[in-house]
Formats: sequence, structure tokens, C-alpha cells
Amino acid sequence: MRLPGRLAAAIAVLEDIEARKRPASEALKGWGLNNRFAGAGDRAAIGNLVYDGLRRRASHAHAMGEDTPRALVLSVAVRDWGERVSDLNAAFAEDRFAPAPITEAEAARLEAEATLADASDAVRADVPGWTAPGIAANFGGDWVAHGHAMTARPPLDLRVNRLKADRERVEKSLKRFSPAPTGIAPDGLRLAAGPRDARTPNVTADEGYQKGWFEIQDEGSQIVARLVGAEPGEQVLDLCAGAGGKTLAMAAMMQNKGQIFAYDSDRARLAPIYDRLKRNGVRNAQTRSPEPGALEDLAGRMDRVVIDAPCTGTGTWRRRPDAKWKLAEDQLAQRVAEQAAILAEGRRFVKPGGVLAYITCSILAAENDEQVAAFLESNEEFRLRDARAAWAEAFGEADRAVFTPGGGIALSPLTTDTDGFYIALLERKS
Ligand SMILES: C[S@@+](CC[C@H](N)C(=O)[O-])C[C@H]1O[C@@H](n2cnc3c(N)ncnc32)[C@H](O)[C@@H]1O
Repeated sequence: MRLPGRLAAAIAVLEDIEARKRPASEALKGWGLNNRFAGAGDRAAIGNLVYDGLRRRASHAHAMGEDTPRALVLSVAVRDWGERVSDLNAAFAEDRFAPAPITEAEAARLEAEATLADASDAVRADVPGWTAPGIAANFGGDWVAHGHAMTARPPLDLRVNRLKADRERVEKSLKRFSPAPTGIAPDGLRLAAGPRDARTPNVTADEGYQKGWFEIQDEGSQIVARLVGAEPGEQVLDLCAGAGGKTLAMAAMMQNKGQIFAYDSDRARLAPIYDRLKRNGVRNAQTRSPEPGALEDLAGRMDRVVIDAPCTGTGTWRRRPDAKWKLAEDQLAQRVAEQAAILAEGRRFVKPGGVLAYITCSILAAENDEQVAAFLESNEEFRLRDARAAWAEAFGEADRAVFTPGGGIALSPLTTDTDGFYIALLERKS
């Protein structure tokens, strides 16, 4: 397929996402199944057009004066991919799979210097209007820049598994992808996102992955796992362990000493953890399935309880930009209620002097500082641990994170060059 056909396909996929309210990944998969002539390169290019468009949907729509799949894809081709309107129209004329020719009105919009001077803050940040106050409360004055940074293509980050390998060995194994050390997390390696139709490398096919030398994990997730501060020999409960991303990272930091109890209320989400623990060579983690009383023996005994809470996922909008425009206020309210309930459940496992680490991949204050403030208000036996001190202890003085007014740490593509994350450390006094 040539570019015109790929643009037409991206428009069709965006129309499908809208019409059937499907996730982008599903619509792209569906398109691939119905168009088996398309190769892997075509599918990657179409995916990139769709995701690039969704990442900056509001600002593209503002520049084009309309929020349609066609306007979005043409705007991406010209503004983000550097195509010229005259070249596109010439190519369209020679390709029977091309979209309809670019009209004069469209050309005028595409060639005008894009200006967001008259746009709202939410459009400049490329976020849904209703989320703006929550993002502003999370990041403070330069929240628009944080939102905007969330529109870039994300890199692929890996965590070197110290239980089995070192950075050098993994770098060598993945040399063909040119990995570079991440900026903050000491065990991170990064494969930068490519431009235009670049494909994401399939690192899971690498021998090193099969042998457990590394895991795929965003640097932000690695950073918060390290900020939990789990040390060799400690007793740790990972109460929302899911597929085990934090459990695996903490097991390596604990050098396989002590004990991690990995629990999740959803059996299916926990299922991949068994293979991952094995592949990673983890010997200090045991899973607890969601049975009544499954955690009773742990009450009041844990040095650390990690709550990597279910959340809106707003911090991962770079990776799932379709979710950005689908998120609704009632979903946020539901997540906030779930988080409060899990915090109330998790506190009883912390021993006096122990720490409850509350983590989200959200950039909304309601799920972060506000949630923590509500918890502290009704749980006087807990107090905040100094976030700056925790950061300095984990990563030295280079303080690139945002320290939130409520005592937490917020990560963002703008400051830490990671997905958006939040962590607050709550210490049990007595
Ligand atoms: C953000 S995900 C966890 C990701 C995981 N920690 C990782 O690093 O890969 C949140 C998890 O919380 C789980 N969850 C939701 N409600 C829960 C509850 N009441 N108790 C325990 N786990 C819960 C969900 O099933 C989901 O797997």
C-alpha cells in the first residue's frame, strides 16, 4: 500500500471507532482481518496515523475547523508527518485507494499556520474539557504543558531484571534496536519511538526476554516501584498485583530476600503472574488468590503494603489516546470510590512503623492528593512520609518530579519523561 491508501484506511478505522464505540486496538485488528493483503508495515503505518490523530484530536480539530476522521488524518499527514498538500493531491490522483481529493477549503486549513492562540486551555492541552480542573490541581500552573506532553508518541521502556542479568547484557542482546539507559530509573532501558510509520520493535521475541533478562515496563512504573522502598528481608503485600509489574520490580530490588504476597481481587488479571514470576527467577513472592480470608494471616504484619490502585489510566494517554476521549465523569467517580475502599482495606495489614504506598497512573487530583487527604483525615494513625526525602533516597538530588501540594509525587512526560504516575507514602505511626 502507498500513503494514500494508508490514509484512507486510517480514516475508515477512525470512523469505525466512532460508529461502533470500539477501542482503537480492536478497530485496527478488525481492519487487518478484513484486509489481509495489507502487510505488517501497512498496519503499523495505519495504526500510527490513527493513534497520532487521537493523541492530538482537539488541537487538530481546532486547526481544521471540524472534528471528523478525515480532517484528523489529513491534519496528521501534513502537520505531524510533514507531507505537502500538493504532493498529497498528486499522489491521491494516481491511487485508486486514495481518499477523495483535498478541497480548496481543506487545503487552506492544512496550509495555514496552526495557531492555538484563540483556543481554550483544554484544547491546547489536548484533553477533554471536564478533566482540565483535575489536571490543573494535580500539576499546578503549567498543567497545559503537562497535558501537551501527553500527546507525544511514547517510547518502549524495559526494566533489566537484576535477578538474572545486568544492563550491559540486555543492551548487547537488543543492540539492533539501539537501547539507551533511561534518565532516572537505574535499571531502565529505552527504545525511542520512531517517526511517521516506524514500527514498535517486538522485543518479546528476543532470546533475552524469553530468558527473563528484562521486562517491558514504563520508566514511570519502575520509578514508583522503587519509591515504595522495599528492602531485602521485608514483608510486603502487593494488594492490587494484577499481572505483577510492581511485584517483579520489587522482588529484584529485594534481591529475592524477604516475602512479597501478590494478591488481586480479579483472578484473570492475576493469571499471567505465575509465568512471569518463573521467567524472572523470583523466589520471594507468593500469590494469594481471591478467596474469603485469603489475607487474614497478614493483618498488622506488613512492612509495606502497596496499593497500585485501579484508576482512570489518564497517565497512560500517550499509549491509549482513544481512552482519553471516552473517559466519562461517572467512571472517575466509580474509580475514586473503589480506591477509597481499597485504602480502607489495605491499612489494616500495615504494621506500626510500616508504610502504605498508594500509587495510581492517573493525572487527576481526585484520584491522587484528594484521595490521600480523605484517607489521612479519617485515619489519624497514619501520616505522610516526606516525598522529597523519599525521592532523594531513591534517586539522589535530581528532583525532576512534581511534588504535589498534598504530599505526593506526580510523574509526567514533561518532567520525568515517563507516563503519568502518582505515589504517596503513608506511614503508620502506631
Ligand atoms: C493498576 S492495576 C495493577 C497493575 C499491577 N500492579 C502492575 O504493576 O502490573 C489495578 C488492579 O487492581 C485490581 N483491583 C481492583 N479492585 C481491587 C480490590 N478491591 N482488591 C484488590 N485488587 C483490586 C484490579 O483487578 C487490577 O488488576
